[in-house]
Amino acid sequence: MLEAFSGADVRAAEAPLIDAGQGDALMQRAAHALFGVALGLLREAGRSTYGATAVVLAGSGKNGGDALYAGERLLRRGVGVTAVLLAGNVHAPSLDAFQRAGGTAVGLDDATEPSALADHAAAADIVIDGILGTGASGGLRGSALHFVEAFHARAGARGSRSAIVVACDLPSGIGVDDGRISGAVLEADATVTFGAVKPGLLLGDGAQAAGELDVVDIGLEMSSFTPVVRTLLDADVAALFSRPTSRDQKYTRGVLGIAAGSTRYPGAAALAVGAALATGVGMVRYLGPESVAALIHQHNPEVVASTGSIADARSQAWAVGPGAVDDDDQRRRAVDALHSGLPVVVDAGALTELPERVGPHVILTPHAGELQQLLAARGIDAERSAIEAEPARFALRAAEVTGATVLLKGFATTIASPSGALFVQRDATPWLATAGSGDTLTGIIGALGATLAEDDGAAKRLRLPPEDLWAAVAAAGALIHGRAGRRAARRGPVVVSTLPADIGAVIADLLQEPPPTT
Ligand SMILES: NC(=O)C1=CN([C@@H]2O[C@H](COP(=O)(O)OP(=O)(O)OC[C@H]3O[C@@H](n4cnc5c(N)ncnc54)[C@H](OP(=O)(O)O)[C@@H]3O)[C@@H](O)[C@H]2O)[C@@H](O)CC1
Ligand SMILES: Nc1ncnc2c1ncn2[C@@H]1O[C@H](COP(=O)(O)OP(=O)(O)O)[C@@H](O)[C@H]1O
Ligand SMILES: [K+]
Repeated sequence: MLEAFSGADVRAAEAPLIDAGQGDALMQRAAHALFGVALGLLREAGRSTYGATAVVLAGSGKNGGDALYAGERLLRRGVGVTAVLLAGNVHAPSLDAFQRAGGTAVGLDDATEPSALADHAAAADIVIDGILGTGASGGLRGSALHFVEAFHARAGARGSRSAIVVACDLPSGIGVDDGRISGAVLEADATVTFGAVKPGLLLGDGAQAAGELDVVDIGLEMSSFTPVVRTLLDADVAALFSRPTSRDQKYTRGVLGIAAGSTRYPGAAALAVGAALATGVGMVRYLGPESVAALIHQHNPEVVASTGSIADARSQAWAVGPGAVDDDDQRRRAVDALHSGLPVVVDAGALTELPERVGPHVILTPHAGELQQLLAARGIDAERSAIEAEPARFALRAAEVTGATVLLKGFATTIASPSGALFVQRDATPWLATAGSGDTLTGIIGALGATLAEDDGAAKRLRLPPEDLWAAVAAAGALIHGRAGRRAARRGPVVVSTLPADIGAVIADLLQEPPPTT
């Protein structure tokens, strides 16, 4: 599990090592890792190191020191490195080392026009951003701000520029603890972060700016600190996942009831059902119109369908809402499922049926627009753009006021437990932003919920308190969904109805078992 700790906690963990005289050793470890990633990226881009050009951007703190020491190592590999000093008082020992290795350092103060240096950086093979680290307060200012703006104007945006940007510890200009960006930020292709992930690298705009994350162990002891944000990794999902045993039969594996779809939107139900089956459950019971059940049966004849009520369809968990629009029967089923006491995944049309207060076993899966409505219904006004800029803050607020687990969809999936625990998953690809994608996410989480509903050891397997189990289940669903989307995208634009094949393959990979033969 990736655990992100606040900048203050990382600095507190670092303090005893610095007091013991290991400050320079820590910096060398950080620099070495940064250098390794920079080298790897150059090679990946097909550029030979000898004769390549690099620009190190160094601010006044230790972040600049890390970057200069990495620059020193690049120089020794034959890379031509220039350092742009964006403060008068950069870390002296690293600057010395950099210059002794043959590096050129150029100062840039508030009065200097940055255009020539920005041109040089834009034309470089690689740029190392060591302007600001965990010591940053507020957005970039002064010469650092001018330089980054000039660099953007010349190099273009990430994706179109030719220079590879590697952030040292974090992209300069993001809020260390909240990922907020005020003003300019140097969007990185990759971020090499030291000791522990910082929350700003997983949250909101900061997550966008960070690019690929590389976490480097430099020997910090974080076990006495509480993580602010967590991200599940493959091993966590594998540990959480409920595998069938020889003693199981279909009912003990878990039955998922799905009340989704309507005559107007039948497809949403088919998508949720297909995804749930691919995730693995003992049985899917479908409740809804006969015409929708007929569509489901064309693809999945194993589904047990009825037009009855929640009380008559014994299940371990429910998934309600996708495509359930203008249908009173589906609305009633959503309400009944919400009062059943069982785990319920609540999406789309069912979000408006939420009672005043529920428990964490109720997992809401809104996108930003739906969350806006949900909050507005509780007297909390927030612009959609504000929710998108600070997903963690608003997901936590929604969890607090409803008592539910809240999964907020988007580029990063943000999951808030009413306990205050926060998970962020960044496994998806923007190719998943297509109609019907959310319906499959509902099916996946529903299936995980049904198979884990009666598993008392599930939270313990992830060393989480029991009240945070449902947030972890939602996060695991987001990981499987995102991974399946990436796998599907290898064939081209994602067609959601074909996602179940990828879901099955992703789970087989996670569990390191061969996919079931069909
Ligand atoms: N944790 C670890 O174990 C290890 C950490 N390591 C590294 O140390 C880094 C933290 O170093 P740090 O404490 O020196 O802070 P850092 O961000 O480099 O500089 C802060 C200075 O920048 C300035 N400044 C502030 N805000 C600004 C703004 N908005 N715009 C412009 N300037 C601004 C301000 O200077 P002032 O303006 O006050 O003169 C302030 O003093 C950490 O990220 C990691 O890379 C590694 O070496 C290995 C082990
Ligand atoms: N830019 C993006 N990058 C990655 N994933 C995204 C992006 N935008 C949306 N998604 C994912 O796509 C899915 C869209 O769900 P949703 O908005 O409910 O669509 P629908 O209602 O059409 O099924 C969510 O899982 C969301 O996290
Ligand atoms: K940085």
